[in-house]
Amino acid sequence: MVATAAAAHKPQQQQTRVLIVGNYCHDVLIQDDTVKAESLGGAASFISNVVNGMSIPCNLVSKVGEDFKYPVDYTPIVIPTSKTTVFHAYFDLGILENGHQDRVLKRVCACDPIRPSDLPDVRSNFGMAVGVGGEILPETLERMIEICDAVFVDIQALIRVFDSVDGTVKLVKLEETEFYSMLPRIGVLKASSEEAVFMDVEEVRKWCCVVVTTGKDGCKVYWKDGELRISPFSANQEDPTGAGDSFLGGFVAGLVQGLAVPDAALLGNLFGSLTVEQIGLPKFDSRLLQRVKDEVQRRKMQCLHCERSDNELDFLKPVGHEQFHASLGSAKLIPPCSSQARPWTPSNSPKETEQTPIPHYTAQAKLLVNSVYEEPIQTVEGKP
Ligand SMILES: Nc1ncnc2c1ncn2[C@@H]1O[C@H](COP(=O)(O)OP(=O)(O)OP(=O)(O)O)[C@@H](O)[C@H]1O
Ligand SMILES: O[C@H]1[C@H](O)[C@@H](O)[C@H](O)[C@@H](O)[C@H]1O
Repeated sequence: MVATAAAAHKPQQQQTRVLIVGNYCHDVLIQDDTVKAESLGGAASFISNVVNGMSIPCNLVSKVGEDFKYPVDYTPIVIPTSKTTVFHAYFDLGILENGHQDRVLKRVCACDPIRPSDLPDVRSNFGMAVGVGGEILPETLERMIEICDAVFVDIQALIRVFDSVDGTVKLVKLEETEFYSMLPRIGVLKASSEEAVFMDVEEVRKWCCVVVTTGKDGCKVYWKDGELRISPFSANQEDPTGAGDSFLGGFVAGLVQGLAVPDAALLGNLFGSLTVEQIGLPKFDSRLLQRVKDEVQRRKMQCLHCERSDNELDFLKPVGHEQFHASLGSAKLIPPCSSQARPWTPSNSPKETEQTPIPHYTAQAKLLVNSVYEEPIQTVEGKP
């Protein structure tokens, strides 16, 4: 399944819609000094799980060691001299004051960074820079900006640093990183509310769209002229791991299919809520996925008739947004399919060669980078 020659594993040399860049990792969930679960991790795995579940073809660039132990659909580059990235998530060390259980993360092994030469030579419509262990280098993000119409970045790829003794994940201010000057050239920056305090949202929203996820409260979208809160879906939380990743997968899946930003963010909230209900990488029920796809198609048809006289409207809630929320919410309630229908897993997902007609995706990608932020941006040393 995995092979060693990096060059042979460049994604297929053809135009692709979604390019996901970030290392797979091994996740170990620990509570009371006991290993509660081990799972395939890494934002790339959670995101491709959602994007594939929505039948959207994508490419994925990831590096692992020869010890990589999970079956995956997108062959990673195997680095013989390196081990797979490993995170230990301690759930008992991270009880917050408000009682919300969060985790303390330690990166106990780090695979090699992803370099510009690891990326495909062809253009993609949507690029996703979604590193977890410091594998996205500034030059890698630069290259993604060159080869993608719009780049979506998870701030965890940019601001994480790792304790030199035990690998504990710490965060640094975004403006202190080399990535800060690239903000005017990215489409969307996604952060959790804990990460958002490491940037000046009021400043960053001048340069790119900012999405802050707020756990059970859903998310908030900021752009230069406005902001919107997007309603959550209820969930029985089992494990918060990957909720933000699945959110980003759902958000991009919505945009690829031509939904307006607020409707796409609802799809993000839906997949975030589905993810917290399972431990590790979630398995989505195939009936639920079909219903969600149907609702998205219906919503697209509805919105074709919506007036969109300027770009601003793509950020404002289109008529029927609340109804779309309700429809997605009821999709969550349908009972799981019977045992003869297989739940969706990475191994029965669509391949790049399966073509699903997806209109509007280029327009949406261009909207995010070219139209909303069309004024030339002045740069001062080290700042946008
Ligand atoms: N308890 C919950 N109930 C319903 N939805 C949730 C819950 N927790 C998370 N979500 C959904 O998932 C999204 C992402 O969650 P969150 O803000 O916790 O991200 P995160 O901290 O980046 O997660 P992680 O780092 O574990 O991937 C939220 O915006 C929300 O839509
Ligand atoms: O698998 C998880 C997941 O991708 C999380 O979003 C990330 O914060 C962790 O580092 C990773 O181990």
